[in-house]
Amino acid sequence: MFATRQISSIAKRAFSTSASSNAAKVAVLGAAGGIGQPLSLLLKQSSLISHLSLYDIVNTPGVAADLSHINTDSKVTGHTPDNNGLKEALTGCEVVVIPAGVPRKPGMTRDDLFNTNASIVRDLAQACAEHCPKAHVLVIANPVNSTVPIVAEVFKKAGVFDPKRIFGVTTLDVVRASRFVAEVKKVPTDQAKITVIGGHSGVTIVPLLSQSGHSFTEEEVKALTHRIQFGGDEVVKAKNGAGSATLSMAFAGARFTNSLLEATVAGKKGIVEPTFVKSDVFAKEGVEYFATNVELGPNGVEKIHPVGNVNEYEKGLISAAIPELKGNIAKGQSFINKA
Ligand SMILES: NC(=O)C1=CN([C@@H]2O[C@H](COP(=O)(O)OP(=O)(O)OC[C@H]3O[C@@H](n4cnc5c(N)ncnc54)[C@H](O)[C@@H]3O)[C@@H](O)[C@H]2O)C=CC1
Ligand SMILES: O=C([O-])CC(=O)C(=O)O
Repeated sequence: MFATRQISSIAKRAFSTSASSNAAKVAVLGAAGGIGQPLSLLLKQSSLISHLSLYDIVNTPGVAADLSHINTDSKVTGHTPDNNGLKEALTGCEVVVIPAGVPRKPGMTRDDLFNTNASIVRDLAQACAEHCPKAHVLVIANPVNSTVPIVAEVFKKAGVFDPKRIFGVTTLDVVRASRFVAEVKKVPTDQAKITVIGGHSGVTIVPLLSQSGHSFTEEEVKALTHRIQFGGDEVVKAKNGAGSATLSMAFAGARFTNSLLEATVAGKKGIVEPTFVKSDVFAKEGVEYFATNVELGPNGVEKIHPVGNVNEYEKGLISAAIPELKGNIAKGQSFINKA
């Protein structure tokens, strides 16, 4: 009797962690970090994930053991560089999310992170190109305006580049914009849907408040625009040396990952998220990557939405963003292509 019960409970556990055909293996690289842990917690709740594969240079066995007790159906594994851990973490992945890298301290720009994070992202991208070349790669590590071109150049060198599958995660900018506008207009956040285009740092973050359906005074536009562009600095300052946004970023990263899984794994149509991707929108101005709203489909980027109508103030914001973006993108590209 005892033996039977024991066998059936083992069978149930095995069943509860088995892969479902319409669920994917998803890896989080940097999974033990400030973003990685809460992001992994949120992803553990997704029924579209069969296997959550957590990689970091430290501490993932503990994070994975902890998350694996949550009674959702995905399997959770933890990997470190030991025993070919990165290869094991990535093999079979359909989606790889990369929050690995150092965060800002007060007084730093995102570009100041380049020296440390560029090589971290390059090495992880190389491993993705080798072990899961068809995966959708979601780059959170800053500076996003440079790290996305880094991943793309690594994939090009490996001969596996697909521009539809490499994404810079800019979701936090629209999450913040929605919250800040809702506060000013005193409306629920679902009535504050704000388009944000450009890139993910300071003046390259361009909110299009004129498209929101709300009216603003000139002072409100200026204050909101500044707050959306420099929202990250608010958190860096408040954390006072202990890092940058982690919890709101985990929320935003999970939102983007879930949207992508709905489009790719569940085959839902019409899913639109803002994201920094290879784009023709400002190609004439020499900008190769740009964030706009993007419809997601089974193969990643399905359709890049145009910028739409913008007013004179927003045209000025776009003009200020373009040279900075071009510089950030070129810096990432030449990091990989330098002799
Ligand atoms: N795209 C966005 O909107 C946002 C991006 N970020 C960026 O995300 C990155 C991570 O931020 P936090 O989680 O707060 O930092 P953190 O320092 O708390 O965590 C980073 C993790 O990366 C790991 N790591 C370092 N090198 C690694 C490697 N080679 N392979 C695997 N893992 C490695 C570390 O061990 C650590 O656990 C930063 O670059 C930050 O600027 C942060 C907020 C928003
Ligand atoms: O500000 C930072 O360094 C982190 C980040 O990208 C954000 O919070 O938007």
